[in-house]
Amino acid sequence: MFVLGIDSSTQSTKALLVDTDTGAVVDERRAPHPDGSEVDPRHWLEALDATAADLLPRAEAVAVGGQQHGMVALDERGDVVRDALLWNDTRSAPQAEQLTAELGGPAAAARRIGSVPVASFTATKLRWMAEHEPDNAARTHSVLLPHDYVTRALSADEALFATDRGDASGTGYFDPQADAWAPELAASAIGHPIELPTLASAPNAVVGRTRGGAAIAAGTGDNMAAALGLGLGPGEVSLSIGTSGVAAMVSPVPTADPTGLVTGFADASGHFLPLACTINAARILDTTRLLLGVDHAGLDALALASVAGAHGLTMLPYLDGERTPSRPYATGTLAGLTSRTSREDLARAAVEALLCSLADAVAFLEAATGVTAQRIVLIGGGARSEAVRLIAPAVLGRPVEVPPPAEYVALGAARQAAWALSGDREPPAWRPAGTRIHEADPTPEVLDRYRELRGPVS
Ligand SMILES: Nc1ncnc2c1ncn2[C@@H]1O[C@H](COP(=O)(O)OP(=O)(O)O)[C@@H](O)[C@H]1O
Ligand SMILES: O=C(CO)[C@@H](O)[C@H](O)COP(=O)(O)O
Repeated sequence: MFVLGIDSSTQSTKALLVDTDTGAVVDERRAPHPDGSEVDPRHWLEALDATAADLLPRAEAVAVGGQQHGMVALDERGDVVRDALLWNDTRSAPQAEQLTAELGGPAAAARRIGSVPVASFTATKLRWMAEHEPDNAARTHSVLLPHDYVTRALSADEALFATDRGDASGTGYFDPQADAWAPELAASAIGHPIELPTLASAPNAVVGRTRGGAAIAAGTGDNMAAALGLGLGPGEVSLSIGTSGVAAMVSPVPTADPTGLVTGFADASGHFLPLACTINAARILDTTRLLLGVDHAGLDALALASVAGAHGLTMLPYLDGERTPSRPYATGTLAGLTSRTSREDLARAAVEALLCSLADAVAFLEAATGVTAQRIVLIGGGARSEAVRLIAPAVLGRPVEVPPPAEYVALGAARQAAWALSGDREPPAWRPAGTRIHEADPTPEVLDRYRELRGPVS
């Protein structure tokens, strides 16, 4: 028996057909999304069709993991009102500050919605639309998250409006402690009441059926799906290098970090998923390799040919603004350039900058939860980089586990689908086989120099 797991993330859709008994991937497809932080969500449905159309008929159940936070505004007929504003669109930074003030300040906001609002959150995008596009705001009848919108397209029932607590917890109008929407916060963000999707009654609920009769599970945010795909337990941390860089820890208790560095999300298993998320991650490497005119393997070779610390070259990689720490208007910085700086040093500085920003994310997560990471598991497109895998334990100053390259978000979605199909108390016990533990001598001076350049975080 097979289930289909779909990852509709920032850069692409990936679909995995998975054997429910073993968790083995028996078939897979991938299709790209357009670039940018503002996207017509119908492109995601084209990518869904390209990846899932011939796999879905072979599946007994399906679930979608999706990029978190994106605002998909729909009118009364269920049609898209405007392009979706994505999690990495920083235009609503002033509105994030307004909403934080309206909630009574950072500490009160964290208590109410688990997090201090940042520009990524859906609520801030609703407020931006109300201020800048009042006609679009007035036409908005309901708001879905990207994974809800893709899930609706899989359903035989066009009126399927369903989501889960994990993705809902990133909107800015959900109370993770009460496990319930805070519809008054959504209404106050956009200026009138809006319809919100129905929350799944349980992590393994069936929320609908496809036209072929397969069960549809609730789906979730991509980071929640990754935690499920990795089978993370309490205190274990996934470090994901996708478009975003994310350090996320499964926690049995909710968090409320008043510094705003760590967001107090819910997970897809009934626990919580505090996380620290950067806007700049795999693209630090993409930008640098394009500047150097090399491919991924070429960048790795250059970086590994330099030395720890890149002969004094330090990059602050806040290329497109940054979310953690909050620097929405920042650009990148290169410090320590000399006439002797080489291509190898630039490649090394880029890899170290990515890893230092992730080391910051892990440190923020540990400070907010009061829990030292039990394991750190490296995933996402950037984990395919040999230089990243080899240098990560040196910069982080501890061993890093690297499971075999795979689409762990889509795998987590498949695991949720299999769980919904079984109706069991626990999800199926799939475990990634062949995980390698990478170790290296710590290079604390690299992180120290990075932090000096970065300055205080609040
Ligand atoms: N071998 C590699 N080395 C470094 N980066 C890579 C490698 N392979 C893929 N990537 C990068 O991974 C990113 C895509 O990762 P992914 O986790 O799929 O992102 P997302 O989930 O945000 O769409 C792209 O920026 C791509 O360039
Ligand atoms: O905003 C967040 C987490 O809060 C991002 O992690 C998005 O969920 C996008 O993820 P990727 O496409 O980078 O995986």
